[in-house]
Amino acid sequence: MGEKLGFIGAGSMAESILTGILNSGFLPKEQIYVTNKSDQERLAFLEKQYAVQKTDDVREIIDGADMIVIAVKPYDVKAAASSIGDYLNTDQLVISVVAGVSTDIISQLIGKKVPVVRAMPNTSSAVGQSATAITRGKFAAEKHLETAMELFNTIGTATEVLEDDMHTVTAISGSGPAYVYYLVEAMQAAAVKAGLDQDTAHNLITQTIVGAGEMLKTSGLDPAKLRENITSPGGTTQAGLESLTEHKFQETIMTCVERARNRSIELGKKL
Ligand SMILES: NC(=O)C1=CN([C@@H]2O[C@H](COP(=O)(O)OP(=O)(O)OC[C@H]3O[C@@H](n4cnc5c(N)ncnc54)[C@H](OP(=O)(O)O)[C@@H]3O)[C@@H](O)[C@H]2O)C=CC1
Ligand SMILES: O=C(O)[C@@H]1CCC=N1
Repeated sequence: MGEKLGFIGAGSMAESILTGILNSGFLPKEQIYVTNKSDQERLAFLEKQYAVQKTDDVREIIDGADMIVIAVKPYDVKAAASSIGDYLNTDQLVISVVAGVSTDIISQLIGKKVPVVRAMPNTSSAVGQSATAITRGKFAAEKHLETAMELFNTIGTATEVLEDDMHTVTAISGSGPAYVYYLVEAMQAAAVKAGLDQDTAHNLITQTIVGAGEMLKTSGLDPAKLRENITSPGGTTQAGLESLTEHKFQETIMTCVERARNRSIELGKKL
């Protein structure tokens, strides 16, 4: 595997990915470099917490790096990608996790025919459980895709998708954990309102989510069947689900995903 991995951008996503990489042993801390725009405190925190290498010189990130991950917000990608073009050579792999922005745009901003792979991980990379979707740009060969898959497979699962589908996966697996956390917040609030203490509620709900995830993964049953298995006629689940149906739960979630997808499309168009 590559000897050096550089991050352009040192925020939540960079931290989640580097945590996963360190925990998996994919690369040692000495071979991971991070930089950002200006927040020195943040770089000092990452250095202290993970013992990765920090620098405010982008050349130090690029020099000798096998892979460079661009992990900046979409509105910063123009400055970030343009800043590395001069120093990159065509055997260095650029991996962009920037929402909405196509590999063609990244290549144009870099201004060189370097291989670009676009990935959409999620913050569960920090615990080795990301669902990452990956696609390759026109200057990236199969081997570059494989290298990126190898990296993301160490921090969860990596699935190749068509670039056109990246907006959809961003809306489901990129943003998806946030929807689940929002559901948990609501369940917790209801439990506490009914008198349960916060810790007990948190522990029970967390294990419920983990268990349901494991059932989805291993039972071989589809979610509708799994739901039906819990729903006794005239029972508690049916009563709860009736309220969700009355409040148009399915339509709401579908609208949520559609809006997130549309925002991904808009983010790409703004550049
Ligand atoms: N958070 C998530 O769950 C996911 C995020 N993504 C994508 O990852 C990207 C990063 O998101 P996230 O980590 O949440 O964002 P954050 O705001 O947490 O971090 C952004 C980082 O980019 C840095 N930055 C900005 N401009 C530059 C520049 N010109 N050169 C170098 N570094 C720069 C910032 O530095 P400074 O602080 O100094 O300004 C900061 O360290 C986004 O495009 C997002 O769409 C993808 C999947 C999931
Ligand atoms: O909210 C965002 O824009 C990013 C992309 C996917 C998750 N977070």
